[in-house]
Amino acid sequence: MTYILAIDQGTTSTRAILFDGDMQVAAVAQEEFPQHYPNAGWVEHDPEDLWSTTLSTCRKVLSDKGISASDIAGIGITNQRETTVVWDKSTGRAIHNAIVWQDRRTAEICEVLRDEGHEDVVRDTTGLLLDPYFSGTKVKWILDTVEGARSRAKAGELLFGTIDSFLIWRLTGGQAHVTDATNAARTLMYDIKSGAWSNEICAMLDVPQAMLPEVLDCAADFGTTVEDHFGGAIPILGVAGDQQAATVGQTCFQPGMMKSTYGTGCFALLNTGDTPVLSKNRMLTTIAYQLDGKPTYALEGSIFIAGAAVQWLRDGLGIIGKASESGVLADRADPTQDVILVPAFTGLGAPYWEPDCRGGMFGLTRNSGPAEFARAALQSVAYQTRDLWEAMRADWEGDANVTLRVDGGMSASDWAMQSLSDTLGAAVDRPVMQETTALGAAWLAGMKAGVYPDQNGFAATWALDREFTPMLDAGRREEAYARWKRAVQAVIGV
Ligand SMILES: Nc1ncnc2c1ncn2[C@@H]1O[C@H](COP(=O)(O)OP(=O)(O)O)[C@@H](O)[C@H]1O
Ligand SMILES: O=P(O)(O)OC[C@H](O)CO
Repeated sequence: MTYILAIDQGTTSTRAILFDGDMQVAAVAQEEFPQHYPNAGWVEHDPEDLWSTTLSTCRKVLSDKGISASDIAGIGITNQRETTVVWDKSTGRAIHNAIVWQDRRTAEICEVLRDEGHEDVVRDTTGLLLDPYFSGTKVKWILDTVEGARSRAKAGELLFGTIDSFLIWRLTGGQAHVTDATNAARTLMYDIKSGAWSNEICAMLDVPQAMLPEVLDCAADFGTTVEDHFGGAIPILGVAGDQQAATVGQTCFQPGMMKSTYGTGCFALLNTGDTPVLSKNRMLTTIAYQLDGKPTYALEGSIFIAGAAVQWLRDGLGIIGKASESGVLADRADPTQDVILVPAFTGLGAPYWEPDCRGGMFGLTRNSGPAEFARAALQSVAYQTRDLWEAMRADWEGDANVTLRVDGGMSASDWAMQSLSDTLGAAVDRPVMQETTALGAAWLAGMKAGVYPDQNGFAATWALDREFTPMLDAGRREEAYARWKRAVQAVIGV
């Protein structure tokens, strides 16, 4: 039996998922690692934790399954995006902790660049906004802050990478300094139309191009692991940022197809084909995947709080014991109350991009209690998705497929998915395969290795677990959504 090993290096944990020759999950290992919050709004990871959990989870699935490196046809890597590492080329050691995508320390740098009038060139070149979310200003901060770093970077002694790039450097024993087009597209330094690092933006950020990785397709030869790591050499053949890997895993290969992943946050991607669509509604333009040198573009909407609202019910309010109880509790809510939660716990992402506003609860009565709070939390995820849905459909002039494919931990909630369909007024499809992100990375590697089907063959394997269809009449749906919009305006105004 031939296997493909997928590495999913996420924000809170690292997972290794072994897929068999039929693209079924054969073994999984997962390890969490510490989050570091050295200042308000700062989030860091120790790169050594990311590396050690990658090694140990991969070794664990191999030993659990009793297989060796020679049984693995290829490795596919998918990763938390935008998170930034700068390391010393000669030692392989990072010169600063990884600055995580959630980290807001570069807000001021972004503001200065905006004031200097750089926003338009950034949008036109990278498809992104001048927001601390992306890697560019994080690299700049490290080069500005760590003594001597900029001149060492110019001399080619320091390297920059997103997490995929850092892991590949380590896995290949420093042989390969590479990334893929989807990760490059999140750095704020990559020209998504010409497929090259942007001279203008690198100069704007004062980031020497000598430190940037080579950008490859998502299915490519990224290098080979040194024998010591897994007792034999394994080729790395697939790489994609985690939201793009989920888009691939959901086989959203046709323009107009859309997926939404509900983890801690929610990230929706709409395939726009071979044309990058510049949003008029504050969505991001990004690369969904790149195969055979041809990028396929997407519009992306990023919401920072989705499953995290359920975590708040559990850990903040203590009204549920585990996430799966949220739907049961929401079902008991008084249907005559219209309690609305705007979960702007860390500001609002797309389409509002309001980093400084905070959450609010509206419509409380003396009878409002845990059930109404649970319902409001789950509905808030549906309303936020509707915001993205509206914005993307307004931007996208092609035929938008009216079905949304969902995945991620929170998509397990039937209550939340029904509410989503009611709020969108559209069908919501949940696949049988829960591991869409890892599958996306595995398919890229397996297809490159010649052991998995081609794009069409892979798309044909997508199987429906359950389709949710709207059960709410249009009048009530629109009334409820209008209330949500007013509530959002209220929190922005406070
Ligand atoms: N049955 C459920 N109902 C509602 N929310 C859920 C359910 N199961 C998991 N979640 C939420 O999904 C999130 C975990 O999803 P996951 O895809 O593992 O996220 P991440 O990769 O961001 O850690 C948690 O925030 C949790 O609250
Ligand atoms: O690690 P996740 O699943 O929270 O995903 C993080 C995203 O890639 C951030 O853009």
